[in-house]
Amino acid sequence: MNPLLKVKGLSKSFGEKVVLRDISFEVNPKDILGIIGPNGAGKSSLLYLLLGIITPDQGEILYFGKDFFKERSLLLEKVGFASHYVSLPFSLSVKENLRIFGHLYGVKASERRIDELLELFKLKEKADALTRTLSSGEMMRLNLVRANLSAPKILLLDEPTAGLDPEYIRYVAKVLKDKAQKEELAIILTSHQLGELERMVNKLLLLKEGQVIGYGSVDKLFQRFEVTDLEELYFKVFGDVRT
Ligand SMILES: Nc1ncnc2c1ncn2[C@@H]1O[C@H](COP(=O)(O)OP(=O)(O)OP(=O)(O)O)[C@@H](O)[C@H]1O
Repeated sequence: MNPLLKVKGLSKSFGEKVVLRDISFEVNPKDILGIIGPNGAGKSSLLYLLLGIITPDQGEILYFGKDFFKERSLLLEKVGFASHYVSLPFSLSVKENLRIFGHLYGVKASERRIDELLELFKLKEKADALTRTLSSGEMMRLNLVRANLSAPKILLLDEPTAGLDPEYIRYVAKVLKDKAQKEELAIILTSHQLGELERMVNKLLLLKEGQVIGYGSVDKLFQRFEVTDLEELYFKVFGDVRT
């Protein structure tokens, strides 16, 4: 069976600046892949390439075995995206935003699905609130609801726990992990919250200055770098450049 997503030899530069060089990895159902690396390593740029927001200079992206560049709109119907810096129209209520998003993107999001997802991400009480009144953590959870509306097979999440308090970080991580298992999704996420990431992911992609310096199962990477947890791995691999 084809992987849900396979990336081969992806490279991207902005002018002289090489942002990503020869990136390859794949994800299968139930995989949760964590992309980690310092600020500016290229994590968000990689997600933008996977969404078609920017175009690679080289390389291949295959969703469900199909060439992303030939069938982009069709393939993106099965991909959900959430990020802490995406905001939704402020003058609409939470529910109006979700209905409009559904219409705009041709997502068959029934009222029931919207209600279920609002319940799951603990936003039911905010359904009729104006989006401008949401806290940053609530906005992040609304973005997660939106990303899940189309019942995607792959979720791309850029720092999905940014802005959440510790209790919600733990809760959202559990929800995402359960979803990956039950709905056989693949999730690819970036995060700087190493403790929570370690509880969620089964695979890691270590990015440094646009290059992969480690990729594979968490266990294998821990063995290879002779570490026992993700924080130790992080500092061993990326160094403590600021001291
Ligand atoms: N449109 C662009 N033009 C020029 N340089 C860019 C552009 N977008 C990103 N970059 C540069 O590419 C590099 C990678 O940026 P990116 O946002 O992907 O990093 P990141 O790993 O997500 O960082 P962070 O942890 O801070 O979110 C940075 O040096 C950034 O300045």
